[in-house]
Amino acid sequence: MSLAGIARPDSQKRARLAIGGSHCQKPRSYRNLTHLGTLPLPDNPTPRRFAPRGPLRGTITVPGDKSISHRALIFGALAVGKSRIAGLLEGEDVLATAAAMRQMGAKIERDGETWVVEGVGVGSLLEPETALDMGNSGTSTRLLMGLIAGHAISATFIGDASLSARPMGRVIEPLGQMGASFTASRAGEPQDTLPLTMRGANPAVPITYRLPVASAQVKSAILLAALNTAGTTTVIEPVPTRDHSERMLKGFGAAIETETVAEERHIRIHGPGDLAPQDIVVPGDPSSAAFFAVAASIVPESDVTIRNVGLNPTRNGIFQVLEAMGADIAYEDRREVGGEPVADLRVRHAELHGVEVDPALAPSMIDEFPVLFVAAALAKGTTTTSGLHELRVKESDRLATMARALTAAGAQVEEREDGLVIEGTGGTPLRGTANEGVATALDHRIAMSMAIAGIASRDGVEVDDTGPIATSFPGFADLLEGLTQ
Ligand SMILES: O=C(O)C1=C[C@@H](OP(=O)(O)O)[C@@H](O)[C@H](O)C1
Ligand SMILES: C=C(OP(=O)(O)O)C(=O)O
Repeated sequence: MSLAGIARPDSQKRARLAIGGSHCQKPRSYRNLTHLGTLPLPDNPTPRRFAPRGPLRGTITVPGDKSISHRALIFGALAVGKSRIAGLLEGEDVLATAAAMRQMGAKIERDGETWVVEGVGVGSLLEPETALDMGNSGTSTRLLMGLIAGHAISATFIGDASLSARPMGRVIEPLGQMGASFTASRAGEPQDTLPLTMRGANPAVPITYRLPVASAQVKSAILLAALNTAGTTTVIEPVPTRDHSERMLKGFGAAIETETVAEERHIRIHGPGDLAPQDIVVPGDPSSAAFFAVAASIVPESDVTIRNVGLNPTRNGIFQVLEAMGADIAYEDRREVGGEPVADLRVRHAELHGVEVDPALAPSMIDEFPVLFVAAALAKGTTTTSGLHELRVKESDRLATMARALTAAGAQVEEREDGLVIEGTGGTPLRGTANEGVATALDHRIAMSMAIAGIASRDGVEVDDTGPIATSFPGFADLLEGLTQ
């Protein structure tokens, strides 16, 4: 059964963009909301209590950027020859991408501190013999669906309970237009979730596609499909999203250009095109740095330097908002690493105050809202967020999960359909939780955010499962521990 024609992709369910601007309109429904809001604990959870601590002091380096790491592996696997990647994030999400690229013919090996990728060339991917297990990773799934859409091969995608509840219609829709076909896992039941099987187009047709939801994953999926598609494919972004694919594709030699037309970004890629192998240096992940920036801001007398933090303007919204709340952040040794702006961030404790967060900033800090909510819970006054429907379809329903978890820890939180309104304590530690762990719903960012809430609480916070943290930030708890001794 082909889903391309009959599924009700979430991109169609939303009449207009979910985030920011005059085109903003409420989505009508979230089919997966219930699942994402109520995910059960896995069989083997790793609970952990995060106790209150004194000042955080010291210098740390956070692991490589997750978005850039996925792309470095994928583009390297498409180039002819050997690419070398320094600073690759060795998190489970990125390793899922590496495993999938190996299943499709690339050689990927760790050589000391460097990862070496020997690519197969655009158009030469092998059909995977077994299902591609994407684990918890939306980025791996959606980008690789795009990649396969431009190759005449089939693949089955599977994932964990969280990923299997996330909407894939947003990529099925444009990739279907390019000629790919999708088969539901349960016959007779149109659906846009994993597990699903797809067949790439041969040949694929170029499209012009205006993103109905601000998503770098959807944009990147289309660009990947376009790499092996004759002609010009255009992606139009009404609201800019992270631009790592564009930057890196240019570096790999793809024929790609970006132009702003009537305040929209038009990204044009001319295919088919060969990629030339590259040496890539992955900067530190601002999404990971954000946990420590918030921790240092809210724990009195803290003074933490986070080295080598990526500050791409499409990613740095969290630091702008923290500064607007009164955070003390110094940007030291600004430089460029691997074509991305980078600095060392020195963050000292400061008295934060509540703000109204501009929804137009949301795409540049989409993964940082859970930890921003923690900062808001300790700030003086009210923090209001809106336009955040997308948070309901991440690894968990991040509005519902954070509202529940912060409330359990003693914060005052009002959950609205598109955001949270938080009345902060003005710096008084949160009460914390009893022994029953706060539910993290298979979501690494909830687990890390509530760990930060724990160290800034009176009684500590019990996190029900820290296992998912390894998807994006292996070593998180040790780094935190090291700063607070
Ligand atoms: O392209 C990427 O690497 C990502 C894009 C974002 O997702 P959306 O494209 O769904 O906004 C983000 O939440 C995710 O962690 C990584
Ligand atoms: C949303 C995230 O990742 P993904 O979509 O790749 O699962 C995230 O890392 O917060």
